[in-house]
Amino acid sequence: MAEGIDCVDVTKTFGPTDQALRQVTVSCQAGETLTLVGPSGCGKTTLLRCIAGLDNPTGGTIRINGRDMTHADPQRRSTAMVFQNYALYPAKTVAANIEFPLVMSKVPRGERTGRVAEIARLLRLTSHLEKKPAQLSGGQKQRVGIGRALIRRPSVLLMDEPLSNLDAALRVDMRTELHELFQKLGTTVVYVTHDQTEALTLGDRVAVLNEGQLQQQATPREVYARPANRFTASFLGAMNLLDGTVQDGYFRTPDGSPIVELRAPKAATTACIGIRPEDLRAADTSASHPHVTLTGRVRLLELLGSEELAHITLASGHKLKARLPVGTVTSGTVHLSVDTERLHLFDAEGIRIDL
Ligand SMILES: Nc1ncnc2c1ncn2[C@@H]1O[C@H](COP(=O)(O)OP(=O)(O)OP(=O)(O)O)[C@@H](O)[C@H]1O
Repeated sequence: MAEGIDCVDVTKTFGPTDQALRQVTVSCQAGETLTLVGPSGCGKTTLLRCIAGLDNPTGGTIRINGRDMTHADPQRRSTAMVFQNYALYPAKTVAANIEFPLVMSKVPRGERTGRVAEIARLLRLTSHLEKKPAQLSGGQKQRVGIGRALIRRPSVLLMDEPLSNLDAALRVDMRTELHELFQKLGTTVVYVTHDQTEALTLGDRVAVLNEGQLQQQATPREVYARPANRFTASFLGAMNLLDGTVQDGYFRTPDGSPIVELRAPKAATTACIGIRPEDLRAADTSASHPHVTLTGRVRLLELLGSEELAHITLASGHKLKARLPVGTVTSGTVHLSVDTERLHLFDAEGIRIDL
């Protein structure tokens, strides 16, 4: 049975000063996949280890299926962890590696064999069961690691960067496989990654961490479309961030020239406007919907395939990137527009202001 997880105000301090987690509150519903994403050192692994019971939080509460498990032994939590380095036994066969947790918990041999066969079918390892880990590819080894975690039928699967040791092409394949696997299993999964694509494609919801603090927890769509702050905006997906001020209903450059008319806020404040590169398009003078037009000079055109990434300097001196169909712009002066509803505005502290 899948179980939900609630972390409330979880704090973890290593030594007198190193605060790995600062009052982090996140939840993962039963059967849901939650991705924990953020830069190196932001506290992702520490939070996962606290959920697994491998680390003890300094403060706060961790509930699994409604029960307080903050300081409970790992064995009582019905969680299983998959590590980034697979940690397989090199001398044991694939079957023996997968079976090992059942041997430790003294499950009878007949039942063990059946369960290994079942997991091997699920993970497409049936024809590899008698091989040793050294005879497997990276993706197969990772599947064995996952099999060993799943064999105990945990209700919560905790995964710490499981794909980070694989090459780029294999990562993409394994990402698709994991996505299918999570849907088939219906298990609650907490998945740590620093890879934004993995976070957005695998998570039913995403929790973004930075410097031990939760920045936002929402669906991938929501985090991308309405990032709660400047950090989330630039960490998940590219975003042009243009610093300036908001005054008299206009977003202005530091020299006071108006760039964009805004409905809010009225009071003068330093601010930053955000535009995703794919939200810019060639200026359409006949467009009737509210939009702003920006004029600049193309510095560089990078071919991405069917699209180009144009590096542009605006008259105000701001630099931005626009993702456009090939041939939309050439070198020289360009006029681009963006729908006002696609603009993001952040205040002096980097917090989103709704337009
Ligand atoms: N056992 C420990 N002793 C002391 N400090 C620790 C320990 N484990 C983690 N830290 C510190 O806690 C902070 C968060 O580390 P953590 O491993 O959770 O980050 P992370 O986001 O998982 O990083 P990465 O993506 O690089 O694995 C870091 O500053 C790290 O140095």
